[in-house]
Amino acid sequence: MMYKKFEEYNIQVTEAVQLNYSGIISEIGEDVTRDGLLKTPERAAKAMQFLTQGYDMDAAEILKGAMFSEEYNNMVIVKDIELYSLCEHHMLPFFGKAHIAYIPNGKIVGLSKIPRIVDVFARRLQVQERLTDQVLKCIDETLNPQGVAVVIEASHMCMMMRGVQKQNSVTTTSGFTGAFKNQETRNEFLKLITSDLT
Ligand SMILES: Nc1nc2c(ncn2[C@@H]2O[C@H](COP(=O)(O)OP(=O)(O)OP(=O)(O)O)[C@@H](O)[C@H]2O)c(=O)[nH]1
Ligand SMILES: [Zn+2]
Repeated sequence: MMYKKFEEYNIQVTEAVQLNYSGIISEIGEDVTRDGLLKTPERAAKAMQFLTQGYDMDAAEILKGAMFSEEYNNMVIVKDIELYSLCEHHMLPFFGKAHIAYIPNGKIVGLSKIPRIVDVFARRLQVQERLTDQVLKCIDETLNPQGVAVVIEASHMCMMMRGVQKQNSVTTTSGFTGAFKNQETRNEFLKLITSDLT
């Protein structure tokens, strides 16, 4: 299956979700018929489809679309990949950065595909831990490299705007496979993602 690009909103989904948003807006005491809110259920329904488009995408296929034979045996790092996701507990955004590295094993991958697969998994209802694991596993199983490292740093709106209301806490999750289980290799990666080199 070729991966699906998000080009069109599904009309049936838009209509069904729109109806539900309309109910939510009324239930919170607003007037869905006032000018500024008239198109809001539809806009929100489309926004929600955009933010969850990852369900219809196949991350492995995206990687497979640009894998090239190359004898490069050093670390490849793509850092500071911005990400936006929705926490599955409150459906509020969490956002931050992903830092990803791999050490090739005969094959390299088109660089843009790494942020693309981050988006595929981020555009779903998520927890940061599972997002980290899914990105890690996808690269590991599809590219079969010597090792993969993923670090995600994110702020959760559900901890900022409500609940515990902490504005500056950042959650870090990480995962390492293969060569990155080696402390020296892992430290080299961690040093490079925290340096100002690039
Ligand atoms: N582990 C993990 N927890 C998350 C993530 N996003 C949100 N949460 C947490 O999910 C938990 C849900 O806990 P509940 O006690 O059921 O929800 P709640 O009453 O709204 O909790 P508070 O946020 O503490 O007010 C909260 O502690 C959130 O901070 C995530 O990506 N990973
Ligand atoms: Zn939450």
